[in-house]
Amino acid sequence: MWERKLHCYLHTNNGNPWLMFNPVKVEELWDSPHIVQFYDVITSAEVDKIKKLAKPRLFRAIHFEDKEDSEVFQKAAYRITKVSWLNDTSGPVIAKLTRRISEITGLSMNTTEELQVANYGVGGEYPPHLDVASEDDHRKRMYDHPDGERIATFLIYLSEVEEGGGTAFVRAGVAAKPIKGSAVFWYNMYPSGDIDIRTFHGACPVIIGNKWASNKWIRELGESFHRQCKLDRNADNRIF
Ligand SMILES: O=C(O)CCC(=O)C(=O)O
Ligand SMILES: [Fe+2]
Repeated sequence: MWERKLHCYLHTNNGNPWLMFNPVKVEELWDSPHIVQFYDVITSAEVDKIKKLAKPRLFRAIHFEDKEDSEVFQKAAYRITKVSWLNDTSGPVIAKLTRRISEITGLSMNTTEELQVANYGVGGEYPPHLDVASEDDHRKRMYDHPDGERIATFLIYLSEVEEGGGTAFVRAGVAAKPIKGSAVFWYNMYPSGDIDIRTFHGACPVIIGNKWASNKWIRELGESFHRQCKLDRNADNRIF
């Protein structure tokens, strides 16, 4: 049995004024790759508002299919979930959440994606994957994006799940529990810019209940001045 030195903290993000009087509870789930879970990042009332905004816009998750003769978006057979996308103008609750994610992570929100809200019914799942495209896809320039890659993921649970529905980091060997109002956070890329394949993860099937989760993906470009480069090419990720 491995022993890891994992801790729980009250997180102020180095004395961020917004967090000094209201620090965020954080639990380290794993140390390398560094994966943490923040608690009570969003209230129940805010969750209700987000679901209300998301519900009429939910559609079956799709993925990009790059075939010899066609490039099309198709329903993802492997990703059994409905999603919708909300931006900061969709409602004040979304803009406030975006700001809070910035305070907690210390990252800029200038090059983030819209908030993705996902709803998984019984049997809903998302098999293990990376949130970034593979090195191979990049070599083929398949998923190039003007804001760069998804440097980090902030995954918020908008519900509990009676049975199943955790997020399993299958290479690290650790899983996060869907606890309503909490958020799992990790870097998908090393400080060097290399992809951290140890972040391979998936949404376990929902066995009993109904799962709501929300992704805020943070892209590289806006973080040029927010995420320290390291002198060591092989430096590991640390969130704090
Ligand atoms: O819902 C989860 O637990 C994980 C979802 C996920 O990994 C994704 O949407 O990329
Ligand atoms: Fe993911």
